[in-house]
Amino acid sequence: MALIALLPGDGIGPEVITQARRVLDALDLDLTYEEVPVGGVAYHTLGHPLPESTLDVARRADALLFGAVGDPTCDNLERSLRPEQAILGLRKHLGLFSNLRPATLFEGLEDASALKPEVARQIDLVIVRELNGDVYFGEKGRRVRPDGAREGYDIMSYDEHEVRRIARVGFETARKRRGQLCSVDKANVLETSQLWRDVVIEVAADYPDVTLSHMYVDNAAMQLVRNPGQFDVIVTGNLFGDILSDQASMCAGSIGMLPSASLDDAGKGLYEPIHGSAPDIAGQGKANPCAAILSAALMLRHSLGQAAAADRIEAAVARAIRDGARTADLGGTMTTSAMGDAVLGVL
Ligand SMILES: NC(=O)C1=CN([C@@H]2O[C@H](COP(=O)(O)OP(=O)(O)OC[C@H]3O[C@@H](n4cnc5c(N)ncnc54)[C@H](O)[C@@H]3O)[C@@H](O)[C@H]2O)C=CC1
Ligand SMILES: CC(C)CC(=O)C(=O)O
Ligand SMILES: [Mg+2]
Repeated sequence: MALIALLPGDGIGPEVITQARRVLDALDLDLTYEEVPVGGVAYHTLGHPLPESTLDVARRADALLFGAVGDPTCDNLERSLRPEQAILGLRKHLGLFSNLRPATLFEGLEDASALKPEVARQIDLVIVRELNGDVYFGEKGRRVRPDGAREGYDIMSYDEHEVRRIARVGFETARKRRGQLCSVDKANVLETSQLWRDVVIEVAADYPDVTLSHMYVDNAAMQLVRNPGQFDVIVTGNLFGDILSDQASMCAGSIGMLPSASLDDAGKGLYEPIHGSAPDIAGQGKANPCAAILSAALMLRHSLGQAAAADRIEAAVARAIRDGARTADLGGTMTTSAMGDAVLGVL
């Protein structure tokens, strides 16, 4: 029996994870759950956003299903205690270096997309985002310069091993899809990106069946909106992948539709919607739970060997959407639990 660590977190996290859990329960799989606090709620109850007791369960679990962290009442805390550090800490402690963020347009969501319908229909891509390095994990701090000016700094760095292992995930992902990998960087100005590009080109020698291209991140942001159909798999660093995936979500209709899988090199994974805790709508029943439900499907497929059950969940979400189920972000009036009901109704 597989053990799932359930980490609902803050804001809309618990609201969307409740719906994902209802869907998992409906499938009658051999799963057991341990729910543990993380983020602001863990800080308020246990004094730390990522308590050792939560990490213990995370380490023991076969997979983690995560909601979101971020609590505005914690905004004035020192950096190491801020709820957001919890998700960064989990990714680092568990070695979850590769983040898969698939973006497709579900039939019927053309109206919700920020793109023209005929352009929106073309979006079918995966962003492979490096998750353990880059500017998020480099040396950072504040100092006062001799001239008295305050300065903040975050060091951006990647070593060749980090780039090589995520490049391999990018190539492997492309190989299983349409065979096209676009590496996104800023090699015209960043030393980090120049190394990134060199290493990606070296790795390409092992994947003659995959077509590799390179694109600067500013152009990639523009091309995602102009012509998303040109992308199959994008491999990129932590910061660029974070930003581009939020943008891709609006091409696909809403940030409430995009799931993600954060994987180590042995099949363990943390699964979470790409969105945050959305304090502006928390507690109002407005959150779209589809990204969390689809994240549960990714968990079944990638960590638990339950591809058929994953397919069923994805098909149920697609059918519910096709039949008109819509939360507010998709232009509808359904509550979070009504959207969960719609998916369960199909199942
Ligand atoms: N993995 C994580 O836990 C993440 C945490 N955060 C944290 O979340 C907090 C809020 O960050 P924001 O920048 O506002 O990003 P956010 O993703 O929480 O929200 C951005 C906008 O999208 C909307 N939105 C997000 N998810 C939605 C859903 N499922 N259904 C409908 N609408 C949805 C929100 O209402 C908001 O208007 C911050 O503390 C941030 O650091 C942000 C991103 C990821
Ligand atoms: C706390 C943030 C780094 C999380 C985030 O925005 C993300 O992973 O998408
Ligand atoms: Mg993000």
